[in-house]
Amino acid sequence: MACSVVLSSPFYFCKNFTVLSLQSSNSSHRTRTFVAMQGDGASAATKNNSDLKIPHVLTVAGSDSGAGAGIQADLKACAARGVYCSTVITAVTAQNTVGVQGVNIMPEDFVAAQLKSVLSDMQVDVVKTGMLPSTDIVKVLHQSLREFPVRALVIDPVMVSTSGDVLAGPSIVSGFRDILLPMADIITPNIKEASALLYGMQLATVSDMYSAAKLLHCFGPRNVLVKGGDLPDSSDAVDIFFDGENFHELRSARVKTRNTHGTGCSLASCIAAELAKGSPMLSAIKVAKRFIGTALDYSKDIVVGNGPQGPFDHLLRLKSTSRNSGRPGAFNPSDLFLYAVTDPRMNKKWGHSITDAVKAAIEGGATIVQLREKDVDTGSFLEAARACIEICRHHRVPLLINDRIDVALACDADGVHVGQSDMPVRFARALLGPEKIIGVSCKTPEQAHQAWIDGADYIGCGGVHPTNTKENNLTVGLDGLKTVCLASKLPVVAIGGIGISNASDVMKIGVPNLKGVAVVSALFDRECVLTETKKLRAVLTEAI
Ligand SMILES: Cc1ncc(COP(=O)(O)OP(=O)(O)O)c(N)n1
Ligand SMILES: Cc1nc(C(=O)O)sc1CCOP(=O)(O)O
Ligand SMILES: [Mg+2]
Repeated sequence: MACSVVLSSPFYFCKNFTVLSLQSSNSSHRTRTFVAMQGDGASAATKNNSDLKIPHVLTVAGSDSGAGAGIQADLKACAARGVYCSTVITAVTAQNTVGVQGVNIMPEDFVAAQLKSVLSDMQVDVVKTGMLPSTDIVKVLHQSLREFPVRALVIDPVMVSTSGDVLAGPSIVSGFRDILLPMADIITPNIKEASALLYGMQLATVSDMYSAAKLLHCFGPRNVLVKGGDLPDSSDAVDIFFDGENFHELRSARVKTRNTHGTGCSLASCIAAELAKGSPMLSAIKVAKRFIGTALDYSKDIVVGNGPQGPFDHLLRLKSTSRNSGRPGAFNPSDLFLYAVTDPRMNKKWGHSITDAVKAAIEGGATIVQLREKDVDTGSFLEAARACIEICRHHRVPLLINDRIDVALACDADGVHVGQSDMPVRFARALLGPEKIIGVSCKTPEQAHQAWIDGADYIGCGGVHPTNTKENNLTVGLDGLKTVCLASKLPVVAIGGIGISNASDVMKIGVPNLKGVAVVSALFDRECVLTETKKLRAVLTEAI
């Protein structure tokens, strides 16, 4: 069997030792320096660089016109992991979700030119390779890395695309084995690639993967990750990591989705990105695996292309912004017109579930909903929020979360409302990104000005009247409301003690940026939320 030939062949063992002695004699190869530093703080290496130096991965790979795999996946993965990514293109493929329709290999001297351009100038930390379609290109890469050493080399020995199309023929396999593997800090073959590198050794079980990892290590890479995603009959995705001494069996739940095109490229890029940040190898792999699992799960239902293998969404965004999600578009100040704010005690008092209360308010004419679930445990808050989001999305009404940025993020709410003693708006904005709605409570012109500077979308101003709903709340009155509105560059919603008897007076203070009223008890401390909301809506409509 080919495998036993490899194992018993002194040639391969000798080769490994030769490489190791080469490593110690070639101290200029920074790849080695990096890995040797892992236990005692690889991040020390980055400390020598300027504080402004951004971790940098260079990907040497093929272009995928469908942008699911290859260079395009590498760029997205590195961007998602917060790392700069430069690119050397080895081949241009005509490719989509159906398969690979064409391959145009770059001349090796132009691959060399690209490598020189980037490596001579840009302080690359880690090189990651993907499609290397000719032995000459492999040689060019080897030469460039000797001339311009980097801290780590991640080799994804791409040979066959997910669609089954050959991207690097059998003649390249020996180039990988003899030239690149001995230089690699980690190689990340899947089962088929591991088998090809091991002269066709049969790999059918997790136990085979252990053997393969050990045998591949004999070719010289410091670490081996054999990916078991293609193993049949496994509900888990099992990968075997071998660092030359210890094995780690890394398991994660297999995500059922057609959108797996580009996972191999992306995983290797994420590992490279984490290494570039200074992570030790095992942590880099674990983070990368978790990232890919999350991205696959998040985008398991997205539809791009008609073929059997779709791409996934590295930035975890497509699902939440897809047209089908029912999410309202950009913030519209007129949504503040009838702002319903929930209260768990009132719902309990009247025997209303939060979902029934929210549904009734929306059906009665509420234009925006805030979940203000004080003193509710986080799990229950999140569960309630997820249920209410479905209702709000269905009616295209925005749903905001009071105080809890974490809950808003976890349930992908449309935004948050924060007070002066909650998380400051600028931090909430940094966490939530540019699209989410952020409202902030303001009682003074100064606070209103700061809200504008910090990137809020609207302000809530109150208490316009005394209220029993919020303890020790300062009442600013209609005059205070007007003063804040006049000072505010943002739209304003009035809050505090407002109901059908006084809403009209509030709306008539005569300032154009007062867009509506926010109410709790006038809607929810009532037996019939639907009727009360309809009545308040009628009063407001009459007042404008
Ligand atoms: C629309 C709106 N305006 C003001 C508030 C009050 O927020 P805050 O001052 O943070 O007080 P709590 O609601 O957290 O008690 C609000 N919730 N909504
Ligand atoms: C949550 C809240 N914030 C206020 C502020 O002044 O910022 S007043 C308030 C309570 C509003 O409840 P009701 O409509 O039952 O008076
Ligand atoms: Mg608050």
